[in-house]
Formats: sequence, structure tokens, C-alpha cells
Amino acid sequence: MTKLQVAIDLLKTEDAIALATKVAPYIDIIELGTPLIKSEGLSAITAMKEAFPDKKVFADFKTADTGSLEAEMAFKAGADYVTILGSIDDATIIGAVEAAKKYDRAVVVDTIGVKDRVKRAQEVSKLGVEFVELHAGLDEQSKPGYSIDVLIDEASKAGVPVSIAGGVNKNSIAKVKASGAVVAVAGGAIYGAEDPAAAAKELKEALS
Ligand SMILES: O=C(CO)[C@H](O)[C@H](O)COP(=O)(O)O
Repeated sequence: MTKLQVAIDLLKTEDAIALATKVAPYIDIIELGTPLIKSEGLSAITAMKEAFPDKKVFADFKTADTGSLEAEMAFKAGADYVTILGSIDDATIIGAVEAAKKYDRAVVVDTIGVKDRVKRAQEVSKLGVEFVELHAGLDEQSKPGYSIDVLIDEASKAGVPVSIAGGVNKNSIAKVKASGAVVAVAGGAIYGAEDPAAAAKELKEALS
């Protein structure tokens, strides 16, 4: 079954925890977005894991170097998953995977900015990562003509475990599920909704 991940791109830990409290019943993975971690630091990860010990906590570090060091920082703070950029050298991903083995946690590779996401997903899947995020970032999504259908098509071709992030919402969720993605990542569709709990519930039900 496709899991549901909420991407929390807010800037304050207390706001992130308040949102997670509303949506937790419908969510499998709680993602602390890169801006939140940059704003609040590692303490945001620790606070989220302490508030939700039974949920997977995902630290969206988007690490570009010193993979082992940064992954260890995330895991020590309480993260279950850390992201490493797919556009960088394999050595960074391998270092992070070694740290994940030490802490019994997992690495997710983020393909933001990668030209051939399917090829890179297949390459890095051989390095021991948990899954690969087929990702169009918020800036890419704002460009004219963007459609999540590109990511959905790639997920169906990848042949390795992938998540989809980049405009998952109630209109696209059925196609995301049908693509075989192991995780659907929804940010704005949940934290930007008038009723985040209802939005998360609707997405979760569509994945069931
Ligand atoms: O990682 C991110 C930006 O770099 C976002 O969290 C991700 O793109 C999901 O957000 P949305 O569902 O709002 O597109």
C-alpha cells in the first residue's frame, strides 16, 4: 500500500507540531521540510520524534556533501529517514547509507534538479537506499506548464521503490497510487488546506 507522508514546510517547531497533531491519524511519515530544519535546527527533529514516537520522522536535509556526518546528525537527533541529493557523488550517498546501517535507520535520495530521474533512481537504488524521491521542488512547480504527470509516468517506469513529491493533492492522488509509488508526499495540499485533518484524511482514504 502507498504510504502517506506530510511535508511540513512551516518555519516554527510549535507550528509544525500543531499541524502534525491534527493530521497524525492519517499520516505514516512526518517530514520536517528543509526550511523548517534550517530555521529551527536539529532540535525540531528531536521535538517531533518525542511528540510522535510511533511515527516515522523524515529529515529533509537535502545533503550535498559529508553524507556520513550529516546523516549521523539527523539520526542522533531522532530522524528515521534523511535525504541526500541524487545529483551529487555516489560517495556521499554511500557514506550516509553506512551511517544509516549503524543507527538502523534509512536514507532517501532526493532527485530534485536531476535531469534523468529514472536513470538516477535505478543507479542509487543499488547503493542501499530505502527509496528514491521523484521530486519537482516548489520553484520547479511554479514554472508554467508544470504537471505532476511527469513524475507519475517516471514512477511507473522506474522499477525501483520511489516516492512522488511535487504537487500531490486530491486530484492527483489516485494516479500517484496507480503508479506504484511506495510513498505519496503531500505538503501544500495538507498544510495549506483550510482543514488539514480533513485534507489528510481524504488523501489517506484515496490510498487505502
Ligand atoms: O521538499 C519540498 C520542497 O523542496 C516539498 O516539501 C515537496 O515538494 C512537497 O511539497 P508540495 O506537496 O507542496 O509540492
